[in-house]
Amino acid sequence: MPPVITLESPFARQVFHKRHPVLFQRLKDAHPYGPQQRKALDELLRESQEGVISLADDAFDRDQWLDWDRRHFGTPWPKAPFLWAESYFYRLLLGAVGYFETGVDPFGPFKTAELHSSTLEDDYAWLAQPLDFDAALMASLYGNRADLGFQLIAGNTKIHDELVADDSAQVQEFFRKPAKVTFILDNAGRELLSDLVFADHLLANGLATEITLHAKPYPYYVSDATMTDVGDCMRRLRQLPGGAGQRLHEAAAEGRLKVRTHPFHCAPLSFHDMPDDLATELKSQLTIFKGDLNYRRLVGDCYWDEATPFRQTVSYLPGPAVALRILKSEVVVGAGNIDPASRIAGTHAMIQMYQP
Ligand SMILES: O=P(O)(O)OC[C@@]1(O)O[C@H](CO)[C@@H](O)[C@@H]1O
Repeated sequence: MPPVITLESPFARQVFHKRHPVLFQRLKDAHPYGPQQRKALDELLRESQEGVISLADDAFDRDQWLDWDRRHFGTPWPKAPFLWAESYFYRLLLGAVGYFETGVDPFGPFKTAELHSSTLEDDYAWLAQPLDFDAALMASLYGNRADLGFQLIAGNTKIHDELVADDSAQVQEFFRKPAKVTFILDNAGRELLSDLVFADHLLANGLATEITLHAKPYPYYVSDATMTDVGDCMRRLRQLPGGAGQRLHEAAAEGRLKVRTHPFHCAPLSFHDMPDDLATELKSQLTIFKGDLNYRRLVGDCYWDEATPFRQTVSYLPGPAVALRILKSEVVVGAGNIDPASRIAGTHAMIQMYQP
């Protein structure tokens, strides 16, 4: 594997030094946090910018994190791998605001606001029209355009999207034979609504025999979908035109649509380290990896040469896979030359497919 991206990378540094302070201010504005939670957030921000990574003796999940440790406890944060450190940061954030005692999703207010935004109905008016495969696939891809974390820096910049890798024809070809499909979900809100639309297209047209949605076990990376978010989005979709929400509700009742989670989805590791039970589950089906973070975990959060073939980076996977991703971080494989600014701007997209 090429050298791993660390917090010394300018982009990762920007995430920790610019995005996180904005996020923490938003959290303090959105919740009635007391002095203890505010102090814990301030300490976490300071520590994650210049301190040393530590694991509390009394952390309830200490054993889990020791298992996921790759000798990073004791490392100065700025020297740690970006993926590992960022994942642990979100675990610490939840601890700081008391999530593990209260169960209150700190990002809940932002997710709710997005799902009930005044423009949402208009933005999804196209659901009233019948969709072809390509439109449903593109909806799922472009749903990843603006996750809430990304918006903290990108604002409402007009985005010009461009596919830098396009295996969509291969994906469509794959569905000539009905398949079981797993979505490794990314963001709640608009992205999840669009993923559900794609899932409905696959089920309603007999392209998928069964779909499993994998959500995160706890709130993560600001807007990542939890089991609760899947329920909320399914209910919201039933209020939108086109009938996808109702059809999916029925598919769930019949066991053709399943929703589940796995602790590994919040692990600070790439999918190379996925546990056997998850690998076995993904073996006999097509797995769709949504979004930028899942892409980093899929190919490895490393300084790959962008010309490296996608299949070379994911040949460890137990079954066929598709990555649907808007580029929001430095990692790219299987594409032409992409300048550093375009890698993080959210202006380029990719559809990549792997078949063993
Ligand atoms: O996975 P997503 O929602 O598409 O993007 C997640 C993201 O916004 O967060 C990370 C940095 O915090 C980057 O991987 C990426 O920019």
